[in-house]
Amino acid sequence: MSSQTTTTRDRSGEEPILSIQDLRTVFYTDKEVIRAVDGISFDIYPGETVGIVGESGSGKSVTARSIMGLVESPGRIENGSIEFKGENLVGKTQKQWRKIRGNGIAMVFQDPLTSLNPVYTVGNQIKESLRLHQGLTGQEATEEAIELLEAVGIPDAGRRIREYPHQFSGGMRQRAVIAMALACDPELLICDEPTTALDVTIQAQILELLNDLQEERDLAIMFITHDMGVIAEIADRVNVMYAGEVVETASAVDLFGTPKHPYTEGLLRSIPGTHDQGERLWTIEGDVPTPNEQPTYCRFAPRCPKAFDECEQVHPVSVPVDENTHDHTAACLLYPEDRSQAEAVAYHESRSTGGADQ
Ligand SMILES: Nc1ncnc2c1ncn2[C@@H]1O[C@H](COP(=O)(O)OP(=O)(O)OP(=O)(O)O)[C@@H](O)[C@H]1O
Ligand code: NI
Repeated sequence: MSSQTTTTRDRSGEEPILSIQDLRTVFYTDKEVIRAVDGISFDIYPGETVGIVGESGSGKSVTARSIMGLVESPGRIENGSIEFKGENLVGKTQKQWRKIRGNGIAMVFQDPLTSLNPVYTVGNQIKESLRLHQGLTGQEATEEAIELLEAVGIPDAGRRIREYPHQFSGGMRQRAVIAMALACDPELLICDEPTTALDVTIQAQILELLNDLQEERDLAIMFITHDMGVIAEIADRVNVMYAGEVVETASAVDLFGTPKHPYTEGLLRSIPGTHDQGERLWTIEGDVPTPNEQPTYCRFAPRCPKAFDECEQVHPVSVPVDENTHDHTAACLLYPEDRSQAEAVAYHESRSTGGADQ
């Protein structure tokens, strides 16, 4: 998970465990149409942590729910594919999707209490998960539940499996939820702001736990957060989302070292602790717009310090940041940066109108 070690992992010949292509998830509310996820593509490889970062409302959770088959009415997946181990999940029935949730992909939410039932002991909930997903019962299940609680760093696990969620602290509850997720022996763990509600020390402990579990189990992790500091701690690669789109993709090292999209630059300048004392924390003026139409312009342009006329007229698509780079892309008319601005704009124009179903 540490950026230094895993970005050098050779992925040639390796297949992604999850591959998302041109995914669009739309909500049809009485008032408006919300293209919450609007044509995103990215891959996750076995054993790596991919961060999804962006401000509130940028479509991070809808991306996660789309992968989990948990998009609820009035929303639906309208376009694109989500391949898990080579199998497209889009179009699966609820029953099929439930099987995948049990056997390959598990999710941890921000609030552990949404995943825990207050009337059952923590042990019984983990045992139920073990019964459903691994067919374990009785003494075998109890032993495995204790092992899982130990694996997530809950001390005195043999006693604590008999306790109820309210007897656990916030951090311990989140550990218990992670243990429940592990009970289905997932290959991909999706974490949606799992540490946001916790204080900083506990947050660091949970991130470390995820790191350890990943190394032991070669887990792939998709980690959602609005916090660039957390991304720096945990991600090997990063997708930056803005108004339903992925606007930059890079290794964590490149994203922090040479951010390219003006939005990413803005997010990085808003990390606490990276500034001289007394300097005011920088924020990006304005709000994320609701993506409610097919864009023929850049959705970030109204807030972008680098915007020029064409940003209002051409929809930027993801392109390599320069001709020699393949694993760093930005959806911004300034790129590829080794082309003239007019050439770059023409390149985006041809790709965004020539593409498939927009
Ligand atoms: N059930 C729903 N019905 C209607 N609109 C929805 C629904 N769920 C999400 N949306 C809309 O989709 C967009 C993206 O929401 P999403 O929850 O994915 O944002 P997010 O990036 O996870 O933000 P946050 O950081 O606040 O969790 C928002 O405009 C939101 O209002
Ligand atoms: Ni969210």
